[in-house]
Amino acid sequence: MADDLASWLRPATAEDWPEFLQAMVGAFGETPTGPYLDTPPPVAELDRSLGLWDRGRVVATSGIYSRVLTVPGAVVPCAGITWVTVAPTHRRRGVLTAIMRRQLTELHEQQREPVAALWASEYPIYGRFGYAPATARTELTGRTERLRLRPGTDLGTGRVDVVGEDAYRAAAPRLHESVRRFVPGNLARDDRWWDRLLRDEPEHRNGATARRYLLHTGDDGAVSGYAAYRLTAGWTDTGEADATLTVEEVRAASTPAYAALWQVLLSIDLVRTVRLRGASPADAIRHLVTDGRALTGPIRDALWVRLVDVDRALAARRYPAPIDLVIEVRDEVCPWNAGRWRLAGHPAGGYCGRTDLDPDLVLGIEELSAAYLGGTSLATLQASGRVTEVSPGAVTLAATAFGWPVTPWCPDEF
Ligand SMILES: CC(=O)SCCNC(=O)CCNC(=O)[C@H](O)C(C)(C)COP(=O)(O)OP(=O)(O)OC[C@H]1O[C@@H](n2cnc3c(N)ncnc32)[C@H](O)[C@@H]1OP(=O)(O)O
Repeated sequence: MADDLASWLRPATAEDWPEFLQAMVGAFGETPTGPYLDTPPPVAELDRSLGLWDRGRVVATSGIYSRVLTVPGAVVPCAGITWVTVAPTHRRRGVLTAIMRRQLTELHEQQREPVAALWASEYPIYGRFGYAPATARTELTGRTERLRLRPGTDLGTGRVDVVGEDAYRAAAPRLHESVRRFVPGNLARDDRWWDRLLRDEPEHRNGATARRYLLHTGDDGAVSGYAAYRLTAGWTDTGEADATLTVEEVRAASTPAYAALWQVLLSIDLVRTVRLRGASPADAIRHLVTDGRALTGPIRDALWVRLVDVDRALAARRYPAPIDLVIEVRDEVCPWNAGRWRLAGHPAGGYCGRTDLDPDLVLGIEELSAAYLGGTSLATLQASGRVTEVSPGAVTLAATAFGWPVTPWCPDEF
């Protein structure tokens, strides 16, 4: 194989798909199943994939989904990096490095997405390429006997109905479209992504029921909330009911609608354990219940973010407090980002451009990417020795301006 790995990478074609899929899924220790063994699924963008072939066999895979990411105060196009694998026979030869560099270089040269994002299978893989965890998630779990909504919780005057998949599919996307714009880390879902999300193959249910759906409707007749969940029946040795409710998603346009949906979810008979999967650690349900310790779970990294073009990315978001600083960025993978930038931001927008002025802050692209969605404080990163303050007070100012009132959260794994 040639030394110049990058030049051997090429997009997969539709004819390549079956072998490409086998190689990709196989590297994750799984066997492909489902309807897309021979033809790519609708969400696939093969022209944005990169593969490596050695003597006719697929030995590396990668892909990019064209997504739209909510950032503080705005939405930006985002390259969703996915399908990243290298065959065990070809590991530790720099294939991943070649893929990462080529993806980022092409995104920059084509002036496509200013931001890339991914879900990391293992923590140590992507930091060296400038990616950093920018959202967190947890699986909130609790026992129903301890889960009561706070007395006086406003449940509004709307209604909650159990509906079938068709009614849910007709109503949920519009509601999601209106709420996802306010939560940094949320991704837009077009029909292809909704179809993928709502697939419900029996072999993936692990003993649970098919997915069930709730819709909340306001007095005006408009759908103002939705929930998707499953039940897993269970009984104790002494014959007591011990079912588990697994909540996959609850979204609502108002707090009363959100509380009303949870009121119904927490009232399902025979359930003793409730799980909210992929939850934001800051989910409002934790503050809606009387016992703040009743619904807890371990927190882990979720969506990772990487600024492809520092200037375009920083100018795209908004800043809750005014900021006018010079930041010096270190970025060995994307040299076009390295150097000094003047960032001027305020609640209505931002500007970022080259400057020769002395820096107020010095930081790496990983740290800037971690802070981008407002979920990781630059002050915390400074405390970890990862941000250098040159001008006294610059970290406090930047940490405040890079924050955001809504905790970033991404429920969409890809
Ligand atoms: C967004 C997604 O798709 S996440 C999914 C990622 N894929 C998987 O988890 C599938 C299984 N794993 C794999 O296919 C491969 O091991 C990969 C893709 C993670 C790594 O591929 P490789 O071609 O071996 O990586 P490459 O040789 O370019 O390594 C780059 C550097 O990262 C390091 N590295 C690679 N993988 C890991 C890891 N899992 N943990 C720690 N370090 C790692 C390498 O040691 C190397 O560092 P070095 O240059 O200092 O030696």
